[in-house]
Amino acid sequence: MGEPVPVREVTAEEVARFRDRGWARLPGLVDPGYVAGLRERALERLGRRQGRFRNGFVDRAFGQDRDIARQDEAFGALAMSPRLARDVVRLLTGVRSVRLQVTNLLVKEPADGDGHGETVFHQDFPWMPMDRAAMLTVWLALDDVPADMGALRFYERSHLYGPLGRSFVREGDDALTQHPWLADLDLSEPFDLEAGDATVHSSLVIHGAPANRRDRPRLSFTATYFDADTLYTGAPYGQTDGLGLTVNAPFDHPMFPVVRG
Ligand SMILES: O=C(O)CCC(=O)C(=O)O
Ligand SMILES: [Fe+2]
Repeated sequence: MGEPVPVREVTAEEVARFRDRGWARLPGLVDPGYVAGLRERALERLGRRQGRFRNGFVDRAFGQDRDIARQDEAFGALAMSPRLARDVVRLLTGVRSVRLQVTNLLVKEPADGDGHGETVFHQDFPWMPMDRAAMLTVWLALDDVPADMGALRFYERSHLYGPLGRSFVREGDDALTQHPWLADLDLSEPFDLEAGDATVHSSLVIHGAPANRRDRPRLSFTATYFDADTLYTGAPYGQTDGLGLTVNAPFDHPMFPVVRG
Protein backbone atom coordinates (compact mmCIF):
# COMPACT_ATOMS: atom_id res chain seq x y z
CA MET A 1 0.00 0.00 0.00
CA GLY A 2 1.28 3.48 -0.81
CA GLU A 3 0.52 6.72 0.96
CA PRO A 4 -3.14 7.26 1.84
CA VAL A 5 -4.96 9.30 -0.78
CA PRO A 6 -5.16 12.87 0.58
CA VAL A 7 -8.90 13.17 1.21
CA ARG A 8 -10.07 15.33 4.11
CA GLU A 9 -12.73 14.55 6.68
CA VAL A 10 -16.16 16.01 6.11
CA THR A 11 -17.27 18.34 8.90
CA ALA A 12 -20.33 17.91 11.11
CA GLU A 13 -21.79 21.00 9.44
CA GLU A 14 -21.34 19.49 5.97
CA VAL A 15 -23.03 16.27 7.13
CA ALA A 16 -25.95 18.29 8.52
CA ARG A 17 -26.27 20.27 5.30
CA PHE A 18 -26.20 17.17 3.15
CA ARG A 19 -28.95 15.55 5.17
CA ASP A 20 -31.06 18.68 5.26
CA ARG A 21 -30.75 19.77 1.64
CA GLY A 22 -29.83 16.53 -0.18
CA TRP A 23 -26.46 17.80 -1.31
CA ALA A 24 -23.42 19.67 0.00
CA ARG A 25 -20.36 21.49 -1.25
CA LEU A 26 -17.09 19.97 -0.04
CA PRO A 27 -14.37 22.53 -0.78
CA GLY A 28 -10.85 21.11 -0.95
CA LEU A 29 -12.05 17.53 -0.47
CA VAL A 30 -9.02 16.13 -2.29
CA ASP A 31 -5.54 17.64 -2.22
CA PRO A 32 -4.95 19.75 -5.38
CA GLY A 33 -1.57 18.07 -6.01
CA TYR A 34 -3.21 14.65 -6.18
CA VAL A 35 -5.97 16.07 -8.35
CA ALA A 36 -3.38 17.52 -10.75
CA GLY A 37 -2.12 13.96 -11.28
CA LEU A 38 -5.67 12.73 -11.89
CA ARG A 39 -6.26 15.53 -14.38
CA GLU A 40 -3.16 14.56 -16.35
CA ARG A 41 -4.30 10.95 -16.49
CA ALA A 42 -7.79 12.03 -17.52
CA LEU A 43 -6.47 14.20 -20.34
CA GLU A 44 -4.22 11.41 -21.52
CA ARG A 45 -7.17 8.99 -21.66
CA LEU A 46 -9.31 11.52 -23.47
CA GLY A 47 -6.57 12.05 -26.04
CA ARG A 48 -6.71 8.34 -26.85
CA ARG A 49 -10.50 8.26 -27.02
CA GLN A 50 -12.05 7.02 -30.25
CA GLY A 51 -15.04 8.94 -31.56
CA ARG A 52 -17.97 9.92 -29.42
CA PHE A 53 -21.33 8.35 -28.88
CA ARG A 54 -24.20 10.76 -29.23
CA ASN A 55 -27.11 8.42 -29.44
CA GLY A 56 -28.83 8.63 -26.08
CA PHE A 57 -30.22 11.59 -24.19
CA VAL A 58 -27.47 11.41 -21.58
CA ASP A 59 -24.80 11.49 -24.32
CA ARG A 60 -26.06 14.89 -25.38
CA ALA A 61 -25.27 16.27 -21.92
CA PHE A 62 -21.82 14.84 -21.17
CA GLY A 63 -19.36 12.15 -22.21
CA GLN A 64 -18.62 9.23 -19.88
CA ASP A 65 -15.63 7.00 -19.34
CA ARG A 66 -17.36 4.52 -17.04
CA ASP A 67 -15.56 2.43 -14.44
CA ILE A 68 -12.37 4.46 -14.83
CA ALA A 69 -11.36 3.42 -11.30
CA ARG A 70 -11.10 -0.19 -12.48
CA GLN A 71 -8.71 0.80 -15.23
CA ASP A 72 -6.55 3.50 -13.69
CA GLU A 73 -4.80 3.00 -10.37
CA ALA A 74 -4.82 6.63 -9.23
CA PHE A 75 -8.58 6.90 -9.75
CA GLY A 76 -8.91 3.43 -8.24
CA ALA A 77 -7.01 4.43 -5.11
CA LEU A 78 -9.29 7.43 -4.65
CA ALA A 79 -12.51 5.47 -5.19
CA MET A 80 -11.33 2.77 -2.74
CA SER A 81 -9.91 5.25 -0.25
CA PRO A 82 -10.81 4.38 3.37
CA ARG A 83 -10.91 8.09 4.17
CA LEU A 84 -13.45 8.74 1.45
CA ALA A 85 -15.47 5.70 2.59
CA ARG A 86 -15.54 7.09 6.14
CA ASP A 87 -16.84 10.40 4.82
CA VAL A 88 -19.56 8.68 2.82
CA VAL A 89 -20.66 6.55 5.78
CA ARG A 90 -20.91 9.69 7.90
CA LEU A 91 -22.96 11.50 5.26
CA LEU A 92 -25.50 8.72 4.76
CA THR A 93 -27.98 8.12 7.56
CA GLY A 94 -27.95 4.80 9.43
CA VAL A 95 -25.36 3.13 7.22
CA ARG A 96 -22.54 0.95 8.61
CA SER A 97 -20.53 0.43 5.43
CA VAL A 98 -20.77 1.16 1.73
CA ARG A 99 -20.11 -0.46 -1.62
CA LEU A 100 -18.85 1.32 -4.70
CA GLN A 101 -21.49 1.28 -7.44
CA VAL A 102 -19.75 3.03 -10.31
CA THR A 103 -17.02 5.51 -11.12
CA ASN A 104 -16.98 7.81 -14.07
CA LEU A 105 -14.85 10.39 -15.80
CA LEU A 106 -17.32 12.99 -17.06
CA VAL A 107 -16.51 15.42 -19.83
CA LYS A 108 -18.84 18.23 -20.79
CA GLU A 109 -17.52 19.73 -24.01
CA PRO A 110 -18.03 23.43 -24.72
CA ALA A 111 -21.54 24.01 -26.04
CA ASP A 112 -20.39 25.98 -29.10
CA GLY A 113 -20.75 24.10 -32.35
CA ASP A 114 -21.28 20.41 -31.85
CA GLY A 115 -20.66 20.38 -28.07
CA HIS A 116 -22.72 19.13 -25.17
CA GLY A 117 -25.92 20.74 -23.99
CA GLU A 118 -27.28 21.17 -20.50
CA THR A 119 -27.68 18.29 -18.05
CA VAL A 120 -31.44 18.27 -17.57
CA PHE A 121 -32.76 18.12 -14.02
CA HIS A 122 -33.14 14.54 -12.82
CA GLN A 123 -32.80 12.09 -9.95
CA ASP A 124 -30.34 9.19 -10.11
CA PHE A 125 -32.23 6.63 -8.02
CA PRO A 126 -35.15 5.78 -10.35
CA TRP A 127 -32.75 3.79 -12.55
CA MET A 128 -31.32 1.64 -9.82
CA PRO A 129 -32.06 -2.04 -9.10
CA MET A 130 -31.65 -1.37 -5.38
CA ASP A 131 -34.20 -1.88 -2.60
CA ARG A 132 -33.21 1.33 -0.78
CA ALA A 133 -32.01 4.80 -1.68
CA ALA A 134 -29.12 5.26 0.79
CA MET A 135 -26.82 6.17 -2.05
CA LEU A 136 -24.82 9.22 -3.04
CA THR A 137 -22.43 10.53 -5.65
CA VAL A 138 -19.22 12.42 -5.00
CA TRP A 139 -18.61 14.79 -7.95
CA LEU A 140 -14.99 15.98 -7.92
CA ALA A 141 -13.76 18.86 -10.06
CA LEU A 142 -10.55 17.75 -11.78
CA ASP A 143 -9.88 21.28 -12.96
CA ASP A 144 -11.37 24.64 -12.07
CA VAL A 145 -15.05 24.60 -12.94
CA PRO A 146 -16.51 28.11 -12.96
CA ALA A 147 -20.29 28.23 -12.72
CA ASP A 148 -20.73 28.92 -16.42
CA MET A 149 -18.74 25.82 -17.26
CA GLY A 150 -21.47 23.65 -15.76
CA ALA A 151 -21.07 22.97 -12.05
CA LEU A 152 -24.14 21.11 -10.77
CA ARG A 153 -27.21 22.85 -9.36
CA PHE A 154 -29.72 21.29 -6.99
CA TYR A 155 -33.35 21.68 -5.94
CA GLU A 156 -33.01 22.13 -2.21
CA ARG A 157 -34.59 19.37 -0.10
CA SER A 158 -36.05 17.64 -3.17
CA HIS A 159 -34.60 14.39 -1.83
CA LEU A 160 -37.41 14.38 0.75
CA TYR A 161 -40.08 13.60 -1.86
CA GLY A 162 -39.00 10.04 -2.74
CA PRO A 163 -38.49 8.70 -6.26
CA LEU A 164 -40.02 11.09 -8.80
CA GLY A 165 -39.52 9.05 -11.96
CA ARG A 166 -36.96 8.69 -14.71
CA SER A 167 -35.60 11.40 -16.95
CA PHE A 168 -33.36 10.98 -20.03
CA VAL A 169 -35.91 8.55 -21.47
CA ARG A 170 -37.62 10.83 -23.96
CA GLU A 171 -37.59 14.43 -25.16
CA GLY A 172 -38.89 16.90 -22.55
CA ASP A 173 -38.93 14.51 -19.60
CA ASP A 174 -36.77 16.53 -17.22
CA ALA A 175 -37.95 16.52 -13.61
CA LEU A 176 -39.27 20.10 -13.75
CA THR A 177 -41.51 19.40 -16.71
CA GLN A 178 -42.83 16.25 -15.03
CA HIS A 179 -43.24 17.96 -11.66
CA PRO A 180 -43.81 21.71 -12.06
CA TRP A 181 -44.25 22.03 -8.25
CA LEU A 182 -40.49 21.57 -7.90
CA ALA A 183 -40.15 25.19 -8.97
CA ASP A 184 -41.49 26.14 -5.50
CA LEU A 185 -38.30 24.74 -3.97
CA ASP A 186 -35.15 26.85 -3.88
CA LEU A 187 -32.65 26.18 -6.61
CA SER A 188 -29.06 26.31 -5.37
CA GLU A 189 -27.11 29.37 -6.50
CA PRO A 190 -24.52 28.89 -9.24
CA PHE A 191 -21.02 28.53 -7.76
CA ASP A 192 -17.45 28.16 -8.93
CA LEU A 193 -15.44 25.08 -8.06
CA GLU A 194 -11.67 24.81 -7.97
CA ALA A 195 -9.75 21.66 -8.80
CA GLY A 196 -10.08 19.38 -5.76
CA ASP A 197 -13.43 20.83 -4.66
CA ALA A 198 -16.37 18.46 -4.74
CA THR A 199 -20.11 18.35 -4.38
CA VAL A 200 -21.91 15.36 -2.99
CA HIS A 201 -25.51 14.58 -3.86
CA SER A 202 -28.12 12.12 -2.68
CA SER A 203 -29.51 9.66 -5.24
CA LEU A 204 -32.90 11.30 -4.61
CA VAL A 205 -32.03 14.99 -4.95
CA ILE A 206 -33.01 16.67 -8.22
CA HIS A 207 -29.88 17.98 -9.94
CA GLY A 208 -28.75 19.27 -13.30
CA ALA A 209 -26.14 21.52 -14.89
CA PRO A 210 -26.07 24.27 -17.49
CA ALA A 211 -24.18 23.83 -20.75
CA ASN A 212 -20.46 24.61 -20.73
CA ARG A 213 -20.07 28.20 -21.94
CA ARG A 214 -16.27 28.20 -21.71
CA ASP A 215 -13.82 27.14 -24.40
CA ARG A 216 -12.32 24.10 -22.68
CA PRO A 217 -13.96 20.86 -21.54
CA ARG A 218 -15.43 20.54 -18.04
CA LEU A 219 -13.62 17.63 -16.38
CA SER A 220 -14.93 15.79 -13.34
CA PHE A 221 -14.68 12.43 -11.65
CA THR A 222 -17.65 10.83 -9.95
CA ALA A 223 -17.85 7.94 -7.52
CA THR A 224 -21.23 6.57 -6.43
CA TYR A 225 -21.58 4.60 -3.20
CA PHE A 226 -24.50 2.78 -1.64
CA ASP A 227 -25.38 1.08 1.65
CA ALA A 228 -23.56 -2.27 1.68
CA ASP A 229 -26.69 -3.93 3.13
CA THR A 230 -28.78 -2.95 0.09
CA LEU A 231 -30.56 -5.87 -1.59
CA TYR A 232 -30.72 -6.44 -5.34
CA THR A 233 -34.28 -6.15 -6.70
CA GLY A 234 -33.67 -7.75 -10.10
CA ALA A 235 -34.95 -4.71 -12.01
CA PRO A 236 -33.38 -4.63 -15.48
CA TYR A 237 -30.27 -2.41 -15.54
CA GLY A 238 -27.37 -2.46 -17.98
CA GLN A 239 -24.69 -2.64 -15.31
CA THR A 240 -26.20 -5.53 -13.33
CA ASP A 241 -27.93 -7.64 -15.99
CA GLY A 242 -26.07 -10.89 -16.48
CA LEU A 243 -23.83 -10.61 -13.40
CA GLY A 244 -25.60 -13.46 -11.67
CA LEU A 245 -26.72 -11.37 -8.69
CA THR A 246 -29.38 -12.96 -6.50
CA VAL A 247 -32.68 -11.16 -6.06
CA ASN A 248 -33.22 -10.12 -2.42
CA ALA A 249 -29.54 -10.66 -1.58
CA PRO A 250 -26.74 -8.09 -1.15
CA PHE A 251 -24.59 -6.99 -4.11
CA ASP A 252 -21.94 -9.54 -3.29
CA HIS A 253 -19.86 -9.25 -6.47
CA PRO A 254 -16.40 -7.84 -7.34
CA MET A 255 -18.13 -5.12 -9.38
CA PHE A 256 -19.51 -3.72 -6.09
CA PRO A 257 -16.66 -3.88 -3.57
CA VAL A 258 -17.25 -2.95 0.02
CA VAL A 259 -14.97 0.04 0.69
CA ARG A 260 -13.60 -0.30 4.19
CA GLY A 261 -13.40 2.89 6.23
O1 LIG B 1 -22.04 16.19 -14.47
C1 LIG B 1 -23.19 16.35 -14.86
O2 LIG B 1 -23.52 17.25 -15.64
C2 LIG B 1 -24.26 15.42 -14.34
C3 LIG B 1 -23.73 14.38 -13.43
C4 LIG B 1 -24.81 13.61 -12.76
O3 LIG B 1 -25.97 13.73 -13.05
C5 LIG B 1 -24.45 12.70 -11.67
O4 LIG B 1 -23.25 12.53 -11.37
O5 LIG B 1 -25.37 12.10 -11.07
FE1 LIG C 1 -27.24 12.50 -11.92
